[in-house]
Amino acid sequence: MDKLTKQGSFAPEIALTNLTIAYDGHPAVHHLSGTFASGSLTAIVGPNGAGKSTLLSALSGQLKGIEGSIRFGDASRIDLAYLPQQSAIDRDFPVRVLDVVVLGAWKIMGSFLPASREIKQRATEMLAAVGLVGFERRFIGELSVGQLQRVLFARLLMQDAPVILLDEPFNALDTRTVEDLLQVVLDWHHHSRTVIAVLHDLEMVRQYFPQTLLLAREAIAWDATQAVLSTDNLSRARATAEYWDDRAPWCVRAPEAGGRL
Ligand SMILES: Nc1ncnc2c1ncn2[C@@H]1O[C@H](COP(=O)(O)OP(=O)(O)OP(=O)(O)O)[C@@H](O)[C@H]1O
Repeated sequence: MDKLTKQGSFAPEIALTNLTIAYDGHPAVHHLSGTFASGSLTAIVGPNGAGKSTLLSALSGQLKGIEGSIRFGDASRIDLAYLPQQSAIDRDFPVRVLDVVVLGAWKIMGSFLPASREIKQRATEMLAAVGLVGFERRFIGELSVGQLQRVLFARLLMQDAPVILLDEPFNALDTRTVEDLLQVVLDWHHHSRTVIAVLHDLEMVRQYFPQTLLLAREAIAWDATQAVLSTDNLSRARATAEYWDDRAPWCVRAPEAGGRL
């Protein structure tokens, strides 16, 4: 059953069926099936090169699978908010903080540019919600890594989407910023949005994320976090990673890990 967000838009369940994603015929994610329940909060974890960013990018619609499907309830596409890794953002681009946040509302604005006073006012409120009062006219190149991540979260808040995808949202941030932005994530969950985040901090995952997908190109486990992050599963994920061959043709499965570290 889909749950209603506070804003009245539905967060559909997201069903993956035999999803395979490849770059130039080489597998990055393969044979992945499972469901992100409506309103769930899920961490995607796994070794480097496990396909976590690739999966998120496919969920966002930026990459296409070569096999299988992604369904959002009854639809093949919906409005969702996607935060890529910060390294994907060109900080030299001469754009002011308020304009970055306003861009989160482009679907509402359509071609009615420049943004209305109401939209600018809302963007200012979103900046305040992430602790950036008075930052509106700064250029993004003048911000610290943590301040820029707060701006990008303000843009996500502005977008007000029922599904939110976050790729390593807390990477290289100080403790205070992590605490503040984690609270935004927990609020989204509290308001029944579906949130999926790629994370490396397993302690954070254990403490705050009820569901986890442990990925090593294929799903090692996808269930309640406590069950997924067992010693055995983590060993299997690591062992699977050791067998990876980036040039392998797709559908060659890794041999059984046998509990190796
Ligand atoms: N644009 C690309 N072109 C070709 N291969 C790619 C591309 N992006 C990723 N890959 C490959 O796909 C595989 C999965 O990469 P991906 O970035 O999804 O892993 P990840 O789990 O997010 O890793 P990390 O934890 O290091 O960020 C890797 O072998 C990577 O080299």
